[in-house]
Amino acid sequence: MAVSGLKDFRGRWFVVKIGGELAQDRPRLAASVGAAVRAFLDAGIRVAVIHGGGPQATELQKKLGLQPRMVAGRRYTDEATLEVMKMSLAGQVSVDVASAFRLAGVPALCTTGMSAGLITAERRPPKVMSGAGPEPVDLGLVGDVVGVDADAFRRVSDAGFVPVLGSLGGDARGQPFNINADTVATRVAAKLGAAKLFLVSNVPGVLANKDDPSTRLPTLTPAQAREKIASGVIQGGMIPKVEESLEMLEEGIEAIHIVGISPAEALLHEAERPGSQGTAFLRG
Ligand SMILES: Nc1ncnc2c1ncn2[C@@H]1O[C@H](COP(=O)(O)OP(=O)(O)O)[C@@H](O)[C@H]1O
Ligand SMILES: CC(=O)N[C@@H](CCC(=O)OP(=O)(O)O)C(=O)O
Repeated sequence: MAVSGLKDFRGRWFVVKIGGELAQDRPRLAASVGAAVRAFLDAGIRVAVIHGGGPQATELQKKLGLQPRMVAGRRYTDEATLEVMKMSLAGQVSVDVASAFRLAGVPALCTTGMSAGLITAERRPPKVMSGAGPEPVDLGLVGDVVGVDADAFRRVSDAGFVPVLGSLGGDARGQPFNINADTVATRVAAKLGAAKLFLVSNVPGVLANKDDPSTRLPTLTPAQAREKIASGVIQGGMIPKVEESLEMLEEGIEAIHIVGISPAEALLHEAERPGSQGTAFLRG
């Protein structure tokens, strides 16, 4: 299915981030994100996908008798937690996303940012984090993205595949780190000079009232978004998503869209008409 509204983006990159929760319903993921990615490819757009797996990792930690510890939306990651992240991101979620894309006819090559140095990361030094008190927080084996191999992404795309990465990255010595998937997606999109980044989540966009999906804000400028964080309209998991988006908008991504999968066409329609189905951040 070729979509005419997308033809301006031929040859450009779109980056799509899938929250882990969405991978739990494969037919639904195929009919929404899968169908949209297929349409992007048919329009000659290069696509890279980053996925998370937060809920799956939490469930596995509990099954193994480990206590998940989240600090301001990030997971404290010791050695045992890192093992869980490997199992869920590179195992369960990777295969579930691969099967959804298979169903949608998308040639997805699913791996993690560890592969071939696609995502280089280093251990995050202790940092004061908004929402976590005045003391610096040491998150353990959590990484900051320090490099994205854009040329490797291009070669995978040139070979006819869609690179799909779980949010692990590593250093040159092969040490893996757990990284928030929104962080990986924003960094990849900036490095690829993406025309669009889609953060696909379980909410239809940024909401004026977080408990009422009918209060979606179609567009936000950086100044408006900062005001919504300061006034408490944007809370919890939405804060890092928006903060990182704003930072990367300044680094060269042209537009960032926070969008859901209900209706199934939401992502595709949002790509064609910014603000029609999600929240579009446009450079100020
Ligand atoms: N103003 C807001 N608009 C939309 N969602 C919000 C808002 N404030 C807080 N949230 C919360 O942010 C969550 C999305 O972030 P998160 O759970 O981290 O998503 P993901 O796992 O897809 O990365 C929503 O489920 C919602 O509970
Ligand atoms: C450091 C950190 O918090 N990493 C995340 C990585 C997975 C993720 O981001 O998954 P979602 O997109 O489903 O939230 C975590 O451990 O949950």
